[in-house]
Amino acid sequence: MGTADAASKDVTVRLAERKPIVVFVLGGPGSGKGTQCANIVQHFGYTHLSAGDLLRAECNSGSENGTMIQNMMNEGKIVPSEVTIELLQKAMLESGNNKFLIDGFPRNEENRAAFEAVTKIEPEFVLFFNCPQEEMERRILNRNQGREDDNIETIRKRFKVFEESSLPVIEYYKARGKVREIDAAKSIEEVFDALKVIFTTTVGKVVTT
Ligand SMILES: Nc1ncnc2c1ncn2[C@@H]1O[C@H](COP(=O)(O)OP(=O)(O)O)[C@@H](O)[C@H]1O
Ligand SMILES: Nc1ccn([C@@H]2O[C@H](COP(=O)(O)OP(=O)(O)O)[C@@H](O)[C@H]2O)c(=O)n1
Ligand SMILES: [Mg+2]
Repeated sequence: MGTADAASKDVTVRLAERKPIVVFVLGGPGSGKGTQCANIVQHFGYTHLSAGDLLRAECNSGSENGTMIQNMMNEGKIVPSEVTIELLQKAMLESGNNKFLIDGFPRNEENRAAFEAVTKIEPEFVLFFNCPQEEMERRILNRNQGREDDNIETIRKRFKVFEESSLPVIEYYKARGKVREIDAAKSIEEVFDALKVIFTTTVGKVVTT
């Protein structure tokens, strides 16, 4: 085993010892995932890990993968799983917490299968922020976070990737009874009210058989 493999194994083992509780937060670009994750963190003690934010930070850190990541993000493409999973695992360990909202991941079948194979972590459940495309487009164009990929041309590419690659992941979890769907077109307050119900009734419930 090479040193890189050994290090990654070590991270995986140390993470597993913590018995992490993971909720995947999925939905199209601009559906409000990041906004609501911040709310959930405040009320329910989760650590929020946005795959997109971690990838942007990796670009800004001047890492050797930086240019590749930036080019892919500017095209709305999904970065190879090994890169994103390593960032997620590192952030999970460093947080010291064991409850995580993983936002914007898994975004395709490769993400999903690789995360499961590497970490052996099954999500508690999967939140799906369902929002019409026109509304998501409006929100992104008003987001003003200075993101290079928030331009109309890249936004359209991201919508296509969402439909072709990310929706099948949501279907995968739907078939396994794991999806909690939210009407994300509602106001920020109304969406959070719906999330509060989900988090107070589903999480940490003891299942007796
Ligand atoms: N329910 C909502 N109604 C209107 N605007 C919203 C709502 N939720 C989020 N926004 C705004 O829409 C933009 C995109 O939200 P964000 O949380 O970044 O979405 P995502 O992480 O899914 O791309 C932000 O400017 C945010 O303030
Ligand atoms: N699992 C992921 C998540 C994001 N990304 C990249 O990061 C970009 C921005 O993701 P994001 O989650 O910050 O975007 P929003 O859904 O918040 O608009 C995506 O369009 C992809 O290029 C990825 O490659 N793999
Ligand atoms: Mg986001």
